[in-house]
Amino acid sequence: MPHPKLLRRALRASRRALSSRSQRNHSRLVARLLRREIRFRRARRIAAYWPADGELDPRPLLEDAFTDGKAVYFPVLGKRIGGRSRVKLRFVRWIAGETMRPNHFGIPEPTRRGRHIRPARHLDLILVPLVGFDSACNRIGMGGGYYDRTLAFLKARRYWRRPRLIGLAHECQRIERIEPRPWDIPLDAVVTERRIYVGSPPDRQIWLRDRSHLS
Ligand SMILES: Nc1nc2c(c(=O)[nH]1)N(C=O)[C@@H](CNc1ccc(C(=O)N[C@@H](CCC(=O)O)C(=O)O)cc1)CN2
Ligand SMILES: Nc1ncnc2c1ncn2[C@@H]1O[C@H](COP(=O)(O)OP(=O)(O)OP(=O)(O)O)[C@@H](O)[C@H]1O
Repeated sequence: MPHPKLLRRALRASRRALSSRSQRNHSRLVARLLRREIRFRRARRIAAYWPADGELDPRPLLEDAFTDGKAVYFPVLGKRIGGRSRVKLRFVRWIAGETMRPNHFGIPEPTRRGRHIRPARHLDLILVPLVGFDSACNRIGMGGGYYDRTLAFLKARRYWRRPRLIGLAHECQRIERIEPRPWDIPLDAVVTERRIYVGSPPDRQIWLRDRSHLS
């Protein structure tokens, strides 16, 4: 595998190179695939992200979420220590149309705090942005380790109730194999414009109900 920095750069360039028409199509197709899934339909609290740098746009899916009365959250970075944020993400409730403010990386964040903030473990579903993935649902992110640190609690033990982690991506972000590092948190599924990839064995049944034609 090439050096991680070069790999990230190439994958980021490939998602940025998609036309805005493909971008729109892909996010509509992803929404169409995921909205039928029980893991999405049952979820009451969903975290998404504000798309940047060619990332798959989760907003068509969020329209479904609002229609269904789900609560939608966006990640916010914690306070910076020594110039670099080394802390975990927290999730702030978002109301459509609400003012956003760019964070340290220029990505818009909701501005409300206080009782609108929730830790990751209170969420039912987390839509995770990614730079690269493989068919086993291993993930490469932007390299800050934010999602890995935020979700590290999932490694400590098995939870009966825990947030399900769904990566959203373009098919061009898939690579043959990602060797997971010890701190990497595997995703439960990755959804692209083409199909749903299912990761962890405990969840296979629920995702693969009637899609045997795909695997
Ligand atoms: N849309 C979106 N929101 C997100 C993430 C994400 O991947 N996508 N994150 C997922 O973790 C967190 C932010 N993490 C990020 C980590 C690095 C860079 C980034 O652009 N890094 C620059 C160098 C930045 C600098 O130091 O000034 C780069 O790599 O070019 C952006 C976001 C939380 N919010
Ligand atoms: N649970 C953890 N505890 C301590 N450090 C961690 C943990 N998870 C990740 N890190 C640190 O974060 C750094 C970046 O991790 P990695 O390259 O996996 O980021 P990423 O998953 O690609 O990015 P992101 O999650 O922000 O999109 C690593 O060098 C690692 O030291």
